[in-house]
Amino acid sequence: TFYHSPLRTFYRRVCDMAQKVLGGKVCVRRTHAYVFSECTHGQAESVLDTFELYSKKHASSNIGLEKGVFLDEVVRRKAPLRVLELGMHCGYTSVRILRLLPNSGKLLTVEVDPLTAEKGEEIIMVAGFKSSQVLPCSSAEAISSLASHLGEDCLDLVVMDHDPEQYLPDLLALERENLLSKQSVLILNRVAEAGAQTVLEYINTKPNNYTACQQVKDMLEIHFVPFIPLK
Ligand SMILES: C[S@@+](CC[C@H](N)C(=O)[O-])C[C@H]1O[C@@H](n2cnc3c(N)ncnc32)[C@H](O)[C@@H]1O
Repeated sequence: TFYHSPLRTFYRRVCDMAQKVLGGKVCVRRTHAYVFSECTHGQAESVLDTFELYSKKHASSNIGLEKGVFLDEVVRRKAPLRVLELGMHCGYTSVRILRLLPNSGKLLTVEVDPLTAEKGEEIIMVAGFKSSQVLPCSSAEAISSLASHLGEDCLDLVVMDHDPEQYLPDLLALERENLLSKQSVLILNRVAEAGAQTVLEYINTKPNNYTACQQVKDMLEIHFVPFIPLK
């Protein structure tokens, strides 16, 4: 019958795609309102599922399930204690990270747009987390004030999904501020974009400092290995 046929699956996909195209531009208020009202409060998995449901029919800027699962694997493997996220948006990636952090782990997440920062922070709380700190400022401002948040600690994981043009200046600022250690892992989203490519060119010039590891879609994992000159 049509109900169970591949034709129906195809028809549904076409309808979903059409709806998504007609869904227009990414809207922070609409994303927030949908997730807030449709998810089960206090349950991180429900918050993530609700984001994914929303993304099926509306334009959205979250990293999505496939790259989300890739990031999960990195977070599980690294068990990072200090995480910096640049570009929080409505908090999808933040919630993915927070639900896998060790007990003493801490997420600092940065969002330049004040309304988005407010809405994203609310979603993080809806998911049941209080342990994150949202910095409502630009990545450059956040990095210059990070030492006051981290004390002597370095960052174990940095996730960049803000403005690809800022990736390289921000990476250089993290280096200058001595916020990376040889355990640090860097995740770059949207690596195909021109700004992100300048990071790849930069790390290629420093093979003793950085290693590009695995990639899923346009998300890349990079390991930071500080160069210790031989005496
Ligand atoms: C693609 S979205 C991030 C999506 C997020 N990773 C997720 O999965 O939900 C990019 C966000 O970065 C923010 N942004 C852009 N430039 C920024 C900057 N220089 N500093 C901090 N946030 C920035 C934008 O306002 C936007 O909310």
